[in-house]
Amino acid sequence: MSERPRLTVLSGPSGVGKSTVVAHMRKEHPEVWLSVSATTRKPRPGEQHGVHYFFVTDEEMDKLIANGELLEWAEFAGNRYGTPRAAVLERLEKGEPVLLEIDLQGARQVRESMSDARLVFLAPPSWEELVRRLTGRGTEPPEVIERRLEAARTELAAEPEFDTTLVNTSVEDVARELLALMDVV
Ligand SMILES: Nc1nc2c(ncn2[C@@H]2O[C@H](COP(=O)(O)OP(=O)(O)O)[C@@H](O)[C@H]2O)c(=O)[nH]1
Ligand SMILES: Nc1ncnc2c1ncn2[C@@H]1O[C@H](COP(=O)(O)OP(=O)(O)O)[C@@H](O)[C@H]1O
Repeated sequence: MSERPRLTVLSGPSGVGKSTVVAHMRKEHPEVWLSVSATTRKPRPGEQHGVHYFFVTDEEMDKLIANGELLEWAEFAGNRYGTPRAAVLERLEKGEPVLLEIDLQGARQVRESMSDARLVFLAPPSWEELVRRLTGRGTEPPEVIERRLEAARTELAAEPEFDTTLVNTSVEDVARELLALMDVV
């Protein structure tokens, strides 16, 4: 067996709580390295370039894709998102635990290119609760929420493709389970 830690991919519908779980986990375990994606989406209030995302123009995204600089990329609800390849490979080489928080299409691409990746699906306790969280976050206008809920139906149906499912009832519990899967604790 190789000593290199496996890449872990966390996926799940928009609004299920991925960012919340990851932020909670990294507060206590900052050694978990989270990849910062490039996106053409506009920043939400409080989001910082280089911290939450690298916010890029359409032209910049075209270049990243054309130059093969992304490990995977996808269009999600009208914007493009991608994982910078070099940083991920560098961290894995160093033996650090690496986490990607990406959508279903991205998770599928990672499965193809890195067969030992661990794919984790974050599921909502119920459909009603997912709608409540996505709406309650208050960061998107109604038509964007609609688009994301449409995408969520497809994402939920893909759960069996993942190695593990964690149900996000309690942020603390899920963060602990994810750390255990990653062999961090
Ligand atoms: N394929 C892919 N998906 C990503 C990447 N970065 C973020 N995403 C996903 O894109 C979707 C939308 O992200 P975002 O606009 O930040 O909304 P939020 O996840 O609802 O807060 C989510 O499912 C993210 O996990 C990436 O680099 N690649
Ligand atoms: N376990 C939970 N219980 C209740 N609310 C939660 C839970 N996890 C996340 N939330 C809330 O749900 C909303 C969406 O969470 P967020 O982390 O932004 O989702 P995602 O990154 O998957 O789109 C936020 O308002 C967040 O505070």
